[in-house]
Amino acid sequence: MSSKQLKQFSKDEVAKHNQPDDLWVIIDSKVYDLSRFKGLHPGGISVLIDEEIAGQDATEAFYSLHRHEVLEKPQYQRLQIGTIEGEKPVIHSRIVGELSKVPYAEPTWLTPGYHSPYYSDGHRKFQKEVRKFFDEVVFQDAIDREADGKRPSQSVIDKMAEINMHAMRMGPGKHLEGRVLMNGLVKPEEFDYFHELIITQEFGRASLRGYGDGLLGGKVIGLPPVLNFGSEELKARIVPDVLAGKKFICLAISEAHAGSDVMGLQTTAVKSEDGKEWIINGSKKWITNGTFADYFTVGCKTEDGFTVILVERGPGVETKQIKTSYSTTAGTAYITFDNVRVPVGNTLGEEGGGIFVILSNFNHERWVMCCASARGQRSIIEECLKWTTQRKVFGKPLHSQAVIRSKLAAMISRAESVQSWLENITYQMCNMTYRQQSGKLAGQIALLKSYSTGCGQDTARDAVQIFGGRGITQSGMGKFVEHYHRTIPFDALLGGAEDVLADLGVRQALRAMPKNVRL
Ligand code: HEM
Repeated sequence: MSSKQLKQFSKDEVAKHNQPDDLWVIIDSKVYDLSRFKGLHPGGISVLIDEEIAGQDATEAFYSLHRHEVLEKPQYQRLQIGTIEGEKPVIHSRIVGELSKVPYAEPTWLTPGYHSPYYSDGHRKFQKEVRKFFDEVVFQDAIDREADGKRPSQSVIDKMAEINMHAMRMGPGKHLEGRVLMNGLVKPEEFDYFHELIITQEFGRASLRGYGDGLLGGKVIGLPPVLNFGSEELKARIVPDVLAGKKFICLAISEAHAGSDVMGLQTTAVKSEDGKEWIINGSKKWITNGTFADYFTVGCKTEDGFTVILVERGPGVETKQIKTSYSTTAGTAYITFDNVRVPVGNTLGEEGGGIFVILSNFNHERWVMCCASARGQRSIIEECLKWTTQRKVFGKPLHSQAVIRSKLAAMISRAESVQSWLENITYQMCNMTYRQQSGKLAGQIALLKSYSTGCGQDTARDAVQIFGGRGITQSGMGKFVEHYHRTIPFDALLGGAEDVLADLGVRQALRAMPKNVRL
């Protein structure tokens, strides 16, 4: 209803409509007529005709039980018949492009009055535009696709391509040369790892994990081996279409037989008699974006050991959806290769040198995961701070309980420490060559990844305790907490399991121990 048609009522006038067939309520100074809706109300009739609700200001009761988005649905907006005279609504939903004012909902560098040594004015302008883009173009698609399980809409992927978002998500590098980034906001040579961090964290705000991976997460890990190890001919043929969002690529390493143990993989590649082609046989499992990928960066057992080969979808390649605990929008696949013939020119790196190809990718891949994990935790803190403020228990907000505040303290400390360590590492990355990063940061990034996803799991558990039954319910107040708690194991597994990474970090440190130190 437009504001012109809305009538103004006094509270006394509203109070007269307190009968089942004449049932009005006030929520945030808006007057709703629930007389006909009451029979359809998912929470039942009795709660609405309660004498403390019918004809009364039900704002507190409403926000104790519903997310604000309920009132924004067109079918419910229609129930509004007026407003209370002299009052104005104060509660509003997410405003496109705006920063949250909830404490700790944004990292320090985005919180007014705080400072950071890492971000320039250019980064700040960039963040504003990325957030606006995400809110306007991506957010609704994330909600819709997460619900229907289809892959992210091509229209979103096309709009991302227009601003070269697919290329920027690959991080700084040659692939940005000659491209207009974010409508010219940042020059390709200025684009650094903080820009990339901003993109990953802004896109992580939706807290919809399956969609996050569906939005070409496979490309982020599957394309670097092509960019770094593919022949010029192969790159010219593959990369432009992938970065334009016209073709999709994924990384196909893990199998039912083996995962991190890449030497235990059983997919084989043998040369054809004329030596011009690879003939590939085997299967791959849990391959993100595999169901809709056109290209597969495949780890194969070859005569010389382990080799990475780019396979194009064609005869002999089959992909099947795997249903995991997050949405099928990620396109997680089981893939079979049945006598698939691939030109030898599709080899990425040296024959038998596949382990180097894969390892060289790991640092960046894990760092991207840390960026997303740090942001995911912050979204959950925002949910918990809002909930514990609006939820009343024993007549007081939930946060009046010391045990609840203690959980909030732990969540905040974890998220802030992850972000601070992440920004430090990112700064090091900006000032190191790729080779230096491999030497000096592999251990740090592995430890951060392990720490960050461990923090995420603790925060998920605490958040469920705070939300109670709602934290395990897929709709309503706790829906994001439920989603986070259900999908957090992905963060803790992908790119290396927590214990393995923590151990890697310590082994790297031990390797650097000076020989001449003693207690
Ligand atoms: C414009 C007014 C209202 C609308 C459009 C509305 C709509 C809904 C919807 C869609 C749900 C399903 C749960 C969800 O998706 O969040 C729900 C649940 C519920 N509503 Fe309402 N409602 C309204 C007012 C009220 C009021 C005033 C009360 C009074 C206390 C109330 C009590 C409940 C209860 C108890 C539930 C079940 C909550 C749960 O399962 O956790 N509703 N309502």
